[in-house]
Amino acid sequence: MLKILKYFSTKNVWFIIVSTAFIVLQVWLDLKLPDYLAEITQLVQTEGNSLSQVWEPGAYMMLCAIGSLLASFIVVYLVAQSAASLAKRLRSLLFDKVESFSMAEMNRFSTASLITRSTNDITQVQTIMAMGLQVMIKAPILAVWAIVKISSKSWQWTLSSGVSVALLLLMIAIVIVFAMPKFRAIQGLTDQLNRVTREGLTGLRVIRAYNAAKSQEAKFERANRELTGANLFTSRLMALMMPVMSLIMSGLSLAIYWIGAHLINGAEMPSRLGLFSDMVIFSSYAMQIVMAFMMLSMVFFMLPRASVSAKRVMEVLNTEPGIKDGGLKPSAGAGTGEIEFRNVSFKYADSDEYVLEDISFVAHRGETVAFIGSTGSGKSTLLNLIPRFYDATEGEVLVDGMNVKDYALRDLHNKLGYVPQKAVLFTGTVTSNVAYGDNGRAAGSADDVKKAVAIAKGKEFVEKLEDGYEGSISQGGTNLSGGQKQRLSIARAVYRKPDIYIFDDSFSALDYKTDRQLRSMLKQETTGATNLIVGQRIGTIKEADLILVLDEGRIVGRGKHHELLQTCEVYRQIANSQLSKEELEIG
Ligand SMILES: Nc1ncnc2c1ncn2[C@@H]1O[C@H](COP(=O)(O)OP(=O)(O)OP(=O)(O)O)[C@@H](O)[C@H]1O
Repeated sequence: MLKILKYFSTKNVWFIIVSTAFIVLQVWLDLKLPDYLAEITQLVQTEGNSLSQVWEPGAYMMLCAIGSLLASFIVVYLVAQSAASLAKRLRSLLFDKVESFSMAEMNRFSTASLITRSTNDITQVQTIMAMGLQVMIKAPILAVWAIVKISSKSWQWTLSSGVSVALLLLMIAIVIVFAMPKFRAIQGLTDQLNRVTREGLTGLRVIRAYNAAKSQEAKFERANRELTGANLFTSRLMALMMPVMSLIMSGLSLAIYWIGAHLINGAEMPSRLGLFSDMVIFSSYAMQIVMAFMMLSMVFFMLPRASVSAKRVMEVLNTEPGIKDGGLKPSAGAGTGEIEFRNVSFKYADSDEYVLEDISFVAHRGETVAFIGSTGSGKSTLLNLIPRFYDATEGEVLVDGMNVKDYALRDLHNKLGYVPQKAVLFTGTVTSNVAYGDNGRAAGSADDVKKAVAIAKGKEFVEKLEDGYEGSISQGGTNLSGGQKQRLSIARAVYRKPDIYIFDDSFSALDYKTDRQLRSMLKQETTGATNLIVGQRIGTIKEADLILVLDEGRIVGRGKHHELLQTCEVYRQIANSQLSKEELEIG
C-alpha cells in the first residue's frame, strides 16, 4: 500500500505537507476548546461572577470552532485534490503499461481483471487517500497531544481512557484479521462478475439463439451471490463495529463521571470545584482521544480493501512486458519487405507442446507467400511472430535481414500492414478507422482514404452510408456486416502503404467474387510489397509465388499450386474438397 505513495507528484506531496500544517492547527484549536470550557465552568460555579464575564471565553471558543472548520475545509480540499490526481496518474500509468503488454501478459491478467484494476481498484485507492490520509495524519497528533494534556490529572481517569483505547485497538485487530481475506476475495469476485457480464453482453446473440439465457443467468447469479455474500460479511462486520464503538465511548464517559463523583465526594470542600472543572476538561479530552482512535479504526476498516486494490494495481505496474523493444532502426539500404523464418519453433507460455516446429522459409520482396492447413495447424500463430505479438521460442524471424527482436517496435510495425482474422473497428467514422494510427510518414489525404477503400472493394457500400466517409462506425463495427468490416480492415492496411502485408485469413468473410476482385486489385496497387496470406480457400492462395502447407505446426509441403497438387497429399486433399475436377486438371 505504501509503495503506491511514490506515485504522488511533487505538487501533491507539497499539498500533503501543507495539509499536515493545517491539521496541526486544527488539532491545536480543537484542544483549546476544553480549556475555555473549563474557564466558563469555573466562572459559572464561582459565586459573585456576572454573565458578562462568560462572553470573552465564549467568543474565543467560537473563534476556535470557526478556525477549526476553516482549517478542515482547506485540508479536505487539498487531500481530495491530491487523491484525485494520484488516481488520474495511476490510471494513465496503468493504461500505458497495459498497452505495452504482449499477448502473454494480457492472457495472464485477463481483460476483465485489467478493467477492474483500472477502475474499481484505483477508486478504492483514491477513496482511502481522500478519506484516510487526513485521518491517519490527524488521529495520532490529536491522540498524543490530548494524552499529554491530561496526563497530569488523576491516574484513575488516565487508566479508564487507556482501557478504552486498548479495547478499540483490539477491535481494529479483530476486524483486520477477519476482513482482510474477504476483501481479497471481493476484488477477485468483482473480476469474475465483470467477466460474466462481459461474456453475457458480447455473446448476446448466441445466448438468445441457443436459448442459453437461463444458464447464463445462473452463471451471473452465482457470481453476483458470491460477491454479495462477501460484501455482506464485511458490511455486517462494519455494522457491528459502530455500536461497539459507541459502547466504548459511552462507557468511558460513564467511567470518568463515576470516578469523578467518587473523587469529588472524597475531596475537601475547597478543592471540589477544581476537581469538577478537571472532570469536565478530562471528559472532553478523553472523548477527543477516543474519537481519534475511532476515526483510525474506520480507516483501518477500509485499509485492507484498499491495500488489496493497491497490490493489484502495483502488480500490473511492476510487470515487465515480455516483449522488449529492440531499439534498433533498420539499417539504411536494407531490402524492403523481405521476410525470413530460420528454424523457428514456438510454444505458448502456458503450454508444453510446440505449436510450430522448425519453420524455415523466405518471402522475397514483392512475392506472395501463402499458408494453408487444417484448423489449429498454427497458421495464425506463425503470422503473429512477425509483428512480435509473441516471440519465437527457438530460431529467428528476420525482416529485411534483421531479427525482429532487434527492431524498435515502432519501426518494425511501420513496415507492416496487418489484417487480423477477425476485423477490429473502433468507435468513430469510416475515415478515422481507415486513416488509423501512425506509420511514421505524413498523414494521408481524404483522397488516400478513398483510394484505400476502393482497393479494398469498400467504395460501393461506404458511399451508400448516410454520411459516406464520415459515416459513423459503432463500437466494434456492429453496424456493419462481417464482409464490410473486413473490407475496412483491409483498407486500413492499404492506407498505410506498408512494405509487407499480413493477411490472417482476412478474405474468408468475403464472397468468392469480391475475394478475387480484391486480390487482383491489391496485386496491381501494391506492387513491390510482400504479401503473406493465410487462407482457408484454395482459390484465395493458388496464385501465390510460394504456398506452404502446414500440418500440426510443421511444414509438410512447399511450392506452387500445381507442384503441390503433385507432391503434397495434405494439399491435394484440401484441393479435392474444394475444387472441381476440371479446375484440378487445369492446375
Ligand atoms: N493464446 C493461446 N494460448 C495457448 N494456445 C493457443 C493460443 N492461441 C492458439 N493456441 C493453440 O495453438 C494452436 C494453433 O493455433 P492457430 O490459431 O495458430 O491455428 P490456425 O492454423 O490459425 O487455426 P485457424 O485456421 O482455425 O485459425 C491451436 O492448437 C491452438 O489451440
